[in-house]
Amino acid sequence: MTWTVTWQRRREREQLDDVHDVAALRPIRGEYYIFFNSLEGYSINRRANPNTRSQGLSYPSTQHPLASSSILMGLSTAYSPAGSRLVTTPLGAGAAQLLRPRRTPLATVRCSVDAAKQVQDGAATVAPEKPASRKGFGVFSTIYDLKADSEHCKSKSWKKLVSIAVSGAAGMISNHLLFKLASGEVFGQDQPIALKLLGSERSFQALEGVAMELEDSLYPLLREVSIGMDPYEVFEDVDWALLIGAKPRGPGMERAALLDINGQIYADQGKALNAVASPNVKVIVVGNPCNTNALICMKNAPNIPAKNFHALTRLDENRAKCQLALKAGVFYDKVSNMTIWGNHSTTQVPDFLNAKIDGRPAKEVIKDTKWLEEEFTLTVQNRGGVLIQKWGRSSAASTAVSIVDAIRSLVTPTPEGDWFSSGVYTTGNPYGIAENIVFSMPCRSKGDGDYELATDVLMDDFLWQRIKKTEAELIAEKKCVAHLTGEGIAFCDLPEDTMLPGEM
Ligand SMILES: NC(=O)C1=CN([C@@H]2O[C@H](COP(=O)(O)OP(=O)(O)OC[C@H]3O[C@@H](n4cnc5c(N)ncnc54)[C@H](OP(=O)(O)O)[C@@H]3O)[C@@H](O)[C@H]2O)C=CC1
Ligand SMILES: O=C([O-])CC(=O)C(=O)O
Repeated sequence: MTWTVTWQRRREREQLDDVHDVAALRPIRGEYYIFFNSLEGYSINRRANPNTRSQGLSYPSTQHPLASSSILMGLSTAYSPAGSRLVTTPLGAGAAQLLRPRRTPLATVRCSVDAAKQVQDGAATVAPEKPASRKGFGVFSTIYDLKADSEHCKSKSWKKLVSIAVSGAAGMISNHLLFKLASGEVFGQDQPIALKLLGSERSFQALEGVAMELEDSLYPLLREVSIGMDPYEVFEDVDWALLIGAKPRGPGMERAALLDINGQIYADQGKALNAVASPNVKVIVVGNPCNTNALICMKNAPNIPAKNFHALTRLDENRAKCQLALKAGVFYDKVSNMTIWGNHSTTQVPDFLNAKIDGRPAKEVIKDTKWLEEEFTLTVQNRGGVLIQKWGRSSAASTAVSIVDAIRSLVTPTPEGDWFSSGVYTTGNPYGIAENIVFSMPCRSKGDGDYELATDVLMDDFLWQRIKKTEAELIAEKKCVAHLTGEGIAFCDLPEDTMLPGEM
């Protein structure tokens, strides 16, 4: 038997072949669900449709989310056999949450202002006889009585759950970041979150340890934790993707090789985001070389707005603010309008022309131009490397703090007149920087997750020459990964072996 299924949320059609034993087509709270008893050996073909995400995606029957013995799906329309209409369902508000294939272990502990929209009774109790793989963790995958919970708990005032994927989740940066996310200091004290942690064979056990620590921290806002190794599962419906995992550059490894290895990771993750993430997912790429990784990820996710991709240069901004504050003898929060231009590498340009200290141009407050042009610039460019020499590993805690800052800059309005730095797509930029690369520039946000580039910036020869140098490096990096961005055959001719901040 062949079924063609239209998913309401993305208007996708999936043709399910060899579906056996449809147990029931049942209405639950005004929506229809198909229950399958057995799907062994089935396959899925997506129709060739330019608007369909993840064309050509195929799942081995053991990996596909539907490959369990009892399945619950929300439909807008189902046809059987292909083409002949079986049933059309009017789907009410809030249906979107229930429209994807539901894997019970992931979708259990939810508590928010509207408990009626959460998974409860009928839906959640349809447990697979043989769960595919364990994704939810510990108490986070236990079903409990949400009705009873909502009567007493403070969750009544909470906002709708925000779902956040983190890759490299068992790594050093994540070890700081995850706890900040869970504590509410990033998205707010009324914002429940789900954490979806992406690991690998290498790290899976460590990831379980991370989940145990999250569990033991009793964070009330942390409503779900799931762990997985497949980005197509972990990224499903996520609102934010914090992409930290990347292979570190080893001794003797060429930068081109690093670009290729990590680029491949980000190409795969871009495809997965394109296929299954929330269509307006915000993506922050941290894994190095982060600008070019972000470009690769973006190019592999054509259905997600290019503006949604960021390469983390906030750590560089924070480092630059620290240096200016120390030199001027003021507290850090007196430094504003700090731009990092370009690549997160030793060619990055910390901009002292536009920076302000206590509302005044930094050059007026720090009259030592030689210090600004040489020592300040070099200190910021090489800060990561010096830290590695002293600490024995790259910045982790301060990087996590800067990821928090980067997210908060997008979800809260930028203070009047100020801006923040982020590596974003250059196409359409007002400065004359080459198009079609990811380049750190000054941004402002209304607090809606989006940003605009600042236009009230000064430019002089010193600044422009340095911008051109970091731009040339990024253009060369892009040529090196053309095979991963769909822009032809890669040609690697990096002008010089410039370094990541940590590679001195
Ligand atoms: N943009 C910025 O400002 C900064 C960026 N960074 C970068 O962030 C990244 C993560 O740093 P950190 O958390 O300290 O690193 P860790 O080494 O602690 O963790 C990195 C994670 O990357 C994952 N990974 C993915 N692919 C590979 C691979 N092929 N080989 C090895 N590990 C892999 C591993 O997780 P798993 O096995 O689960 O995939 C690992 O846990 C690095 O690329 C680093 O250079 C660091 C500081 C600042
Ligand atoms: O090079 C590294 O891995 C560390 C890094 O990016 C930084 O400290 O800015």
